Amino acid sequence: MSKTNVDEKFLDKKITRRQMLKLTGVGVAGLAIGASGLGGVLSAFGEELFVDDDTTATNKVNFYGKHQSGIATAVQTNIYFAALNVLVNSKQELQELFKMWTPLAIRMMNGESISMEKQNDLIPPKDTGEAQGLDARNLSITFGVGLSLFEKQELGLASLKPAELKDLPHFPKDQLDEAYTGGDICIQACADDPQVAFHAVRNLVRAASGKVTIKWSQAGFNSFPVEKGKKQTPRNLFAFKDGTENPSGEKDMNEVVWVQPGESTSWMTSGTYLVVRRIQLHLETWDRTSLKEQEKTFGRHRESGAPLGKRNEFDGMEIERKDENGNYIVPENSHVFLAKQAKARIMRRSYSYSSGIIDSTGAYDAGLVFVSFQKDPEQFIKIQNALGRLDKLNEYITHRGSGVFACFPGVKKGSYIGEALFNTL
Ligand SMILES: C=CC1=C(C)c2cc3[nH]c(cc4nc(cc5[nH]c(cc1n2)c(C)c5CCC(=O)O)C(CCC(=O)O)=C4C)c(C)c3C=C
Ligand SMILES: [Fe+2]
Repeated sequence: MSKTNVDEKFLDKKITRRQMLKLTGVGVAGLAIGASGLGGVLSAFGEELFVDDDTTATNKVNFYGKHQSGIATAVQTNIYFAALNVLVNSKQELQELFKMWTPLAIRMMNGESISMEKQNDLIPPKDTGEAQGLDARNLSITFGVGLSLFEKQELGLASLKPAELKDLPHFPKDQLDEAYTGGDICIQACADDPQVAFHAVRNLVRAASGKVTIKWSQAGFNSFPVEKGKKQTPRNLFAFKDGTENPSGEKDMNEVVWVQPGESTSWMTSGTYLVVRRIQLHLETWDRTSLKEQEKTFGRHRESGAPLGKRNEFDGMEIERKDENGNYIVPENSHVFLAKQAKARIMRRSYSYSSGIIDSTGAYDAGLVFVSFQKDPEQFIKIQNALGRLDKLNEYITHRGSGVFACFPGVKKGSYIGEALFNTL
């Protein structure tokens, strides 16, 4: 295309004043710039126009930063998690895919449409449109890559596979369904609105038509009671507060979640590993269980979320506490007692799900989209092994789906998702 045509195409676009300022990177005075000047800016960026975080947007999570969004980000009310198959045949095409996704993700996280182009009514709209009129709703989008991506010979990525990225071992009570397991790429979209989260994945996948397909996906939700204006820990579908004991603050996050220089392959520095488990909760069995048994299952009180024998949610667990008969107050087979025995930490960021009824049993297909972040999946494995066959919670749950993904570090302005990986090639 000739430069003149590029200029014409550009001038044809409906472009807001705010977007123009971002594109040109100039102040109001710079708006006097002529058409050819704008064309220069445009051709400098080609199709990948630089899109910045819009600091004026409401309910906005930043895209750019040391770490990806959706990990340390305050937990939102909704998730749409998708595991994708990759269809491209070369690492260059894969790199192009992540480059193409970058401005789209930023625009959606700004609460904007994925396209700035004026709608031509003879072709389908670029953006599917269902998030129109909603703001960013604290949308975060987290990208990760699975083991199977590194095993695709045609992509030539084998030498870049981090040693930590392995299939999880089979755990005693697993009943994994291939239909909810694995994936070459994961996209975790979280937002304070179900439609905004869904829209994000739908538009990323649609823009990559012919390059990816969805292997499996799961929507989830959290509800936050508010007390004295402060959001409280959400309850899972067993009605217990879930997410009380989690790392918080930079020191904890560096110790537990963020890969530090030299700890994994270099492109993973400031990244993390995501473990997802689709865990069915047997609500029917749980609802026939006494409150006392329920509380002994977790080792916490249902109403307050406090450790057994204590009053407040954030009181210390002190699992070694014994009663006058010398018995542990927090039972040795309780979920929390065993999780603590592992002497490993993870950051949990889970959501409930409800997906109709299981045909064969008539039971609810409902449970937990368990998501954890850790600098090494081994941390998750240690805890799951400690829970093992002993966890009293096993009577009420079944693990049905699973995935492990290496989540890239954050993106620097002017760069793109996954650049660290492709730069290592
Ligand atoms: C392997 C890791 C874990 C899996 C899988 C898991 C499943 C699971 N958990 C709940 C509900 C609760 N878990 C709670 C605490 C808790 N769980 C894990 C790990 C896994 N849970 C850890 C590391 C902890 C924290 C332990 C501690 O140090 O205190 C709690 C208590 C409240 C809280 O801290 O969040 C609940 C409730 C369900 C329903 C579930 C599977 C469906
Ligand atoms: Fe747990």
